[in-house]
Amino acid sequence: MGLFKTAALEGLYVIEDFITETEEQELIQAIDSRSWCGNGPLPTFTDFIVKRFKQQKIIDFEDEPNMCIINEYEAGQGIMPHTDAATIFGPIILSLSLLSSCLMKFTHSNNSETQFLTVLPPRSLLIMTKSSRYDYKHSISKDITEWFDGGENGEKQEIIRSRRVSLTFRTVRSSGMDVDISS
Ligand SMILES: O=C(O)CCC(=O)C(=O)O
Ligand SMILES: [Fe+2]
Repeated sequence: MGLFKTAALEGLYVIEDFITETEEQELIQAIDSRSWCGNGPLPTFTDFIVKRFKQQKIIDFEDEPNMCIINEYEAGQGIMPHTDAATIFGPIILSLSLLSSCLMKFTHSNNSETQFLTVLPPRSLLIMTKSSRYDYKHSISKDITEWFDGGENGEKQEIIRSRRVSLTFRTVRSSGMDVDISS
C-alpha cells in the first residue's frame, strides 16, 4: 500500500488500494441494490471503512465521520470547483473512489493559476486536510479521456473515464448541525 503526498500540496494524500477488489464489488452491490438517501446513522455497509480509518489512524476517534455522501459519475460527468463548507464540515474530508479512475484538480481560491492535479485510482482513499481542504477548490472534469503527466517515471498516463462511484466521509460540526439546510 503506498501512501504518497501529492504534488507537494499541503494536507493532500492518496492511499492506493485502501480496499480490495472484492470489497469494492460488495460496496457497489450494496449501493446499487437500495435507495440509500436519507438521514440517520451511516449505512452498515460502510462500517468496515470507518473501522479502517481508525485502525490506520487516519482519523481520531473524536473526529469520526457522521456523514457519508455517495456520488455517482457516469462518463462525461464531473463536479464543479468547490470547497466543502468550512462552517459545516470538519477539517478532514475522506473520499473513497470506486470503479473508474479520474483526475482531481485543486485550484487555489485566491489564485486560479495555482493548480495541482492528482489521480484518484479505483479503491484509493483521498485525504483532504489543511491547505488542500481550506485554501483550494477541488473539481473533476467532464472529460472522457484525461492525461496525467505528473507520474513518477515522467510518462503520460491516459485515463479513460467510465462510471465512477465515490463515498465521501465528513464530520458535520456540532455547530453546523443546527443549520437548517433544507430551506
Ligand atoms: O467524488 C469525489 O471524490 C469528490 C466529491 C466531492 O468533492 C464532494 O461531494 O464534495
Ligand atoms: Fe467536495
